[in-house]
This record gives sequence, structure tokens and C-alpha cells, in this order.
Amino acid sequence: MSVKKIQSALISVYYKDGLAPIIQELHKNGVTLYSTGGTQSFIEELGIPVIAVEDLTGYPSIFGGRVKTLHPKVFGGILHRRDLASDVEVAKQYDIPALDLVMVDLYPFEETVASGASDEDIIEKIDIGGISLIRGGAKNFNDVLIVSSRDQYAEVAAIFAAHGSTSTTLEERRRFAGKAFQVSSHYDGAIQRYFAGQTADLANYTTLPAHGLRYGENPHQQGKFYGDLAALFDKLHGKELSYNNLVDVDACLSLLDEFAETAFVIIKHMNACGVATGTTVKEAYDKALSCDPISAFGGVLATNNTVDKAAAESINPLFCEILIAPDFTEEALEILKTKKNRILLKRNQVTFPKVMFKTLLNGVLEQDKDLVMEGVEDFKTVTKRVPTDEQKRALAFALKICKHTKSNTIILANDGQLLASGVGQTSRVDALKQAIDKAKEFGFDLNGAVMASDAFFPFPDCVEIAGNAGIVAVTQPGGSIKDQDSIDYCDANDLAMVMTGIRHFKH
Ligand SMILES: NC(=O)c1ncn([C@@H]2O[C@H](COP(=O)(O)O)[C@@H](O)[C@H]2O)c1NC=O
Repeated sequence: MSVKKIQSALISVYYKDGLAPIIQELHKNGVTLYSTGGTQSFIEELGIPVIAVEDLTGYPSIFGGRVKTLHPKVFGGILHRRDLASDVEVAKQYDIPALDLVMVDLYPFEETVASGASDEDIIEKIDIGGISLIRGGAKNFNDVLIVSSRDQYAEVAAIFAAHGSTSTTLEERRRFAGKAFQVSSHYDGAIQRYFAGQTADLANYTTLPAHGLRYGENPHQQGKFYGDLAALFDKLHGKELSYNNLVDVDACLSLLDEFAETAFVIIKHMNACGVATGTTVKEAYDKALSCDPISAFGGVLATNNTVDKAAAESINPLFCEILIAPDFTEEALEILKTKKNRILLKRNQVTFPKVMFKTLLNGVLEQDKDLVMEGVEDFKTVTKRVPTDEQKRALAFALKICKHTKSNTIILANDGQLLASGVGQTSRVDALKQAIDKAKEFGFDLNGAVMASDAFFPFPDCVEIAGNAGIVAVTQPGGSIKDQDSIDYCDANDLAMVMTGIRHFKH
């Protein structure tokens, strides 16, 4: 274990907080300090001697600070190999001092973008010298300790304390080099996304903020989320979001976002077990809950309107994991916060990526998200009976839920309320039978209700079973070579059917 004592350091940090103790420690250990403008003033104010980097390079900071450390005397000091005689000779020839520690805190690029600053200001916050110092220090970890963010000060202080001096081992320097390249790749990733006009780079997802989760889908699996949860939600109450919570939150918001009118969605294990629209959040919630109050237990809930006192009083008796809304009144929060663990999230408007990824086999699948949502105007009536306007609205409502439910799926609904669904079944007939059984179980009369199917009917069996249960109108994409058999059954039994031409599989 080769322990190296730091003799000299270059300090150039944007934010100066937390810097003083480490500077004092370096000074106490006789380390020669070099520094840039603002950092130099900070160190001088501590009463500690410091050499201006200008005095080392013989150049002032020029072009508004665009060039201040970019000089062979600085980079030679960092990069020359102390164990290579020819490098040491060249350093001596050009009077280049060895720099054993490089401490940098980069210009806050992401923060500047997030603040809504002008393009000009954002471009000026692309750190050039700092990122080069980081890469230089990291490359020569054999001789140099690179501290690439102010988040790392505490760890450095602990290492110095363990050694009893400002010394490091090769393993420690190598570890910090790894962190440095993580910092630089994250930084460059943010710049790349800014130029691409993207908020997130999913293909390089490890450059996104990482959230450690208690565990993955099960306690014996580790889990992490890469993404900006802080931008998406203000957490008003409750415990930390888990892996399964995040999966259900995504399912919940994806479905909710199909609705422009006041809507309420209840999700269990990625599928909707309650969906309704209403003139108030309370009305939408009450209707959504009545769909399947048993499944709603422990569910993830979301609405697209402010949760007020009346809605909160209705929701409060239900044990639910999460409630998401664009806002909550004070009275509503008072009621809802009485359950200690219930997570209350105030949702901010954030644009979601338009692509999705899935790892499988020895690779990754990428596809566009299913962003097509056909409405009444896209319906092509294929039966003699034309659905009424109310039935058309009910069919459009059912299709929204169908699109976000695991295949094979059948959705039974009326205009503004999910009545029952069959989810994730290996046959569409099974999905329909499941839906009919559930509707009966929760006391819904299916006479006059409508049915949506995620994919075409290969046989007329589904329309026959649905018609016998009281369903009066059906939507499906069409496209089976036996479409006509289903149409004939509908015509013979006075059912209406519309085709959309769009399939919504969800595996
Ligand atoms: N231009 C350069 O040569 C340069 N060298 C270091 N910096 C950055 O300047 C900042 C510190 O500046 P100051 O010490 O003047 O407050 C740090 O964020 C550091 O990453 C530079 N700035 C931008 O590239």
C-alpha cells in the first residue's frame, strides 16, 4: 500500500461552502496551495497563504474567465509522471511544479439550465478548465488525488484523519479517479441533453440522478431509480417511494394523462381497478372506488384536479399507498396526513420521454411509447346499428383504459366509469369472462354497457358472450380475417360495433 503525502494542491471551486476545514487541514500539513481568483480570495480570507494561478502561468485570467488554468504549467504539474525520469526532467526544464491534489467544483451547468437562464448564460456555465483539471487529475491518479465535487470533501477529510496526515493510498486515489469520470460524464451528459433539447437521456440512464431504493421488486432484489423525482413531485407527506410504487405511479399517470376532464384513477399492480370522470374529484373518486373496492386496498391513486376537503374525506378511510394530485387544499392535507405512511405527492408538469426501454436476453429493447389515442371521430361503424353519442363516449372512455391495461384485456364501461376489466389473460375470452364475473361481483348491471378490446376478435365468441351479458356496443381495432363473423353476429343480435384500426397490446 503506497501512501503518498500531498505536498502541493490546486484548488478551483465554484461553490466555496464546506471548503474551509479542508484548506485548514492542508495548511496545517504544510501543503503549498495554488488557486484561481474567487477561490484564492476565499483562502486568503481564512488567513492562509496561497499562490495565484496567474503567478504560476504568467497569464491573467482572460476572456471573462474562459481561460485561467488552461496552461502547460498547470496541466504539466498535474500530468507528468513522477516515476518517469524523462517527465520529471521536462518538468524541471520548464519550471513546472508537481501538483499532488486537484480540487474542483464545476460551474453549476444543470442548475443554470433549470433556473431558466438565457442561452448565453447557460453557455458561459459550460466549465472547460475545471473539467480538464478533473480529467487530468483522474488520468494521473498514480500521483494525484482528484477531488471532483464538493460532495466529496467529507470523504477526503475522513481519509486524511485515518492516515493522520494529508496522505492517500493508490487505491484511494484510483477510487477518486473513478468518481471523477462519473462527475465528468454526468456533466457532459447534461450538456449533450441541453443541446439536443432533451430533458433526459435514457439511453445513458446512469447519467441521470440516481435514487437508491430500499430494495427492488422483492426484498432480496436490489433496486435503484435513475431519474429526476424531485422535478416531478413535491413530496408532501409519507414514507419513501419503493420500486413497486414507482412502477404503479407510472401506470397511474400514463392512464390519467389520457383525460382532459376531471378524472380519478386507482391502480393495483400496474392495472386500473378503478377509473372514473366526474364534475368534482370527490364524485370521480367515489365512482372509481365503487368499481372494485377490494382491489383498491393498498393501491396507487391519482387525480388531475385539486383534492379538496370533500374529496379528502371520501378518500381518507381507504388504505392507499400513494395519492397524487396537481394540488391539495390545506384542509384536505390536514385530513390526509392523519395516516402516517400514506405518500402524498404534488405533481409538477414534467414532459415524459417518448421512448421506452426494456432489458431482455442479452440486450435491450427500445420502442416508441404508445402515444396514439383514438377518439370518437376515429370510429368506423361496421354494423347496421350505429352507437348513440353516449355509447360512443363510453367506447372512447373504455379505450383509454384498454390501452393502459395488460393484454389480453377487455374493458367494460359506461360513459365515465370503468365497470370491470379482464387483465393480462392468455385468451381474450378469459379476459371477457373475468370482466363479466367482476362486474356481477360488485353489483354492476351490464345492460346498456359497452366493451373495448385491445386487439381484434379472431372468432365471434367474444361478441356473443358480451351480447348475452347485456353489452350493446363494442370497439376493437379489426384486422382479423374473420372480422365478418363478429360483425354478422352483432348485426343478427342488434349490437353496434366500431373499428379503430389501432391495436393497443401491452405486454
Ligand atoms: N477557464 C478555466 O481555465 C477554468 N479553470 C477552472 N475553472 C472553474 O472556475 C471555477 C472557480 O473559479 P474561481 O476560483 O474564480 O471562483 C471552478 O468552477 C472551476 O471549475 C475554469 N473555468 C471555466 O472553464
